[in-house]
Amino acid sequence: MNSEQNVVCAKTPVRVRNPHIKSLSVDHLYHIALDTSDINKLETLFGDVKFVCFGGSPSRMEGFVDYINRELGLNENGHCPQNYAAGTDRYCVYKAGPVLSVSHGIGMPSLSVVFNEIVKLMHYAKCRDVTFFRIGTSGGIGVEPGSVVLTEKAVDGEFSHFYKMFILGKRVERPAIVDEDLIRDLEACGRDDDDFQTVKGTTMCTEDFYECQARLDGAFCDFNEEDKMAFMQTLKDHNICNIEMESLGFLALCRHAGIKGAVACVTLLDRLKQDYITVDIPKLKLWQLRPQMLISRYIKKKIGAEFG
Ligand SMILES: O=P(O)(O)O[C@H]1O[C@H](CO)[C@@H](O)[C@H]1O
Ligand SMILES: O=c1cc[nH]c(=O)[nH]1
Repeated sequence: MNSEQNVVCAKTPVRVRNPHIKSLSVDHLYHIALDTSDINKLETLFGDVKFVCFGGSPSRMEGFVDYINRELGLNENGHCPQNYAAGTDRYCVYKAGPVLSVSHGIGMPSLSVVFNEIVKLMHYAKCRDVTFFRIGTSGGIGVEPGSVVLTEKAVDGEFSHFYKMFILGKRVERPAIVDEDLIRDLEACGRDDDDFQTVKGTTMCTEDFYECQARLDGAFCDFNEEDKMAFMQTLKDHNICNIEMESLGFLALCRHAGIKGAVACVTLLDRLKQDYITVDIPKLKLWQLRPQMLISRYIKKKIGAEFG
């Protein structure tokens, strides 16, 4: 089956597109410190998961699980959330009712590793109708800092919407296709009385935070302010609203796995005006909550409508 034939269907169990998996006596999900030696336990612990929310930083994803617990009226005793991946310091995995909160680190290689293991976890736990979200931060292009951008198209540094990998010495390209219905539903979770705007737009996904994002303040830079601003204009010409480092791989992997997925990122600065992130920590924490709020509203609506 090629990737174009891999139609996303919300009513199917989470599949693993690997025939070799069946022959493993125990599958070690090495980077999240879980394994299949007691597969029933995985089903008991994770079988009810419907939403997996990924974000770069472990502490943000720990904060998110607290937030979603409060929003869903769970964990009223205020217990510390359990990190199911505590056996490793690579990633964290927390759970609040039907929501898994997972850190992915920085960049597509880091995201891809935990994505593989979470898809397998969902498969072994016999989860169904699962939706994945990336809840992140980004640099805006001509967008008011603190805005939330819903990615309606993800492109790489050459404006291609294909996520490229090298497998057995060959270049493999997988398209990042956005689920338009999901984006529309998320957009509808924005409210008139929100103190921030939610916009849809194209996201540029880069391999690096500094040179690849046209920053003049990295350790390396072979271009000047004029070159940078010419590139920023090119980004505007391509309707790019924000830049981050995982959306392309995330959406392509969702598509390849047959899982509905969307990316919502807050913008921390306007790259037309500055390179350095100057927002103070309390404000950063508030802004980081904004995409979480949208996703939480979506989850609550869905739980009410479909799973309630
Ligand atoms: O805030 P997160 O989710 O980590 O996302 C963004 O922030 C990191 C760079 O600072 C990159 O991972 C980028 O994609
Ligand atoms: O400018 C930014 C801000 C957050 N994350 C990025 O990748 N770039």
